[in-house]
Amino acid sequence: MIEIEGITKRYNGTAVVDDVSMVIEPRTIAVIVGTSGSGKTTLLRMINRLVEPTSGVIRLDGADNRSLPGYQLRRSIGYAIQGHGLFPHRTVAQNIATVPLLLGWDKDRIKARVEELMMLYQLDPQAYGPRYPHELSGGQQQRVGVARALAAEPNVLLMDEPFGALDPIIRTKAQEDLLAIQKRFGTTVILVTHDMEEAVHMGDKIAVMDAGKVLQYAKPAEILARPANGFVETLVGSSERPFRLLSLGRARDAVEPGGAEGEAIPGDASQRDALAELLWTGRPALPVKDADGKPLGRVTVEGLVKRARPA
Ligand SMILES: Nc1ncnc2c1ncn2[C@@H]1O[C@H](COP(=O)(O)OP(=O)(O)OP(=O)(O)O)[C@@H](O)[C@H]1O
Repeated sequence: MIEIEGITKRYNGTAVVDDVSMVIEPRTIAVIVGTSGSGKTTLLRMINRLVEPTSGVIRLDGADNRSLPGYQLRRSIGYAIQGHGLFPHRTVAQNIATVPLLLGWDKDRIKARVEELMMLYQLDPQAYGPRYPHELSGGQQQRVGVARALAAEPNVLLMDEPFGALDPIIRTKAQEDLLAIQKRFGTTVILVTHDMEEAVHMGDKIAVMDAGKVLQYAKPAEILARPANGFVETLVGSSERPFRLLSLGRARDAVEPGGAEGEAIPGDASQRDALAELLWTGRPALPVKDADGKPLGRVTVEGLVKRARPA
């Protein structure tokens, strides 16, 4: 668990992070979203003490993050940034091995871990391990950056716009990979982005920042349905809110009794995709089936539109 309590950072008398308090539950993803200059990166970097706060406390599993020297603290916290920050003169394998080496892991353990992570990220260790970062595509470099951040099995992973430079298709894949890996290792992730779509997709909770303050810290559905003020509402994009709300729900949770004509949509599809399918094909209802092809009922335009309306 990460407890941020009354944290403030001032530069030349100006608070760029202003009395922020929030709790991040273990094994969840908290997304910090906000406009440029709102203090997201500064807040993130106070967790691993790349930035020292002016006042306030941050506790990791109950321990003040100042109870260790900064460099030691940072070995226990993964950190992945936009542009990946890979060491250009070290191979992919050496990059991933950085923190385990600093921690004094023995050679075999490091080799096994590097190979495990490369396999996980679909990079053949034989082919890619000896390469240098400039010999990889942007998407591959990004995966190596995250693999390096995860190498020493940290409980906490800090990510600063890690998908910012990726094209939309690779970006979606990178997001899915992160969700899968976060589930598998039970990592607590704090992710900074300025992309609300990404925040809604990835976050168990979202913190919306403006001018150093956290204006709202809540589950995505809550932020979409009940933005705390006009700023949050604008950031969420009022015209897209209904669709974002629907993208959070699964078709199986919107089924109504009865059947419908035509090809069925899987229960795991998002309600947004179900509505899009209905509108594109001009049908009033779609059958829904589970993974085994068993019919679950149907979704209707009317039913989905009702769900898109905030309570
Ligand atoms: N070392 C520093 N000295 C002085 N001011 C700084 C320093 N670091 C950051 N700032 C200022 O603090 C404010 C918040 O910066 P921060 O990088 O945290 O914002 P951000 O929300 O991450 O922005 P972006 O999305 O553009 O990266 C900005 O106005 C920035 O200019």
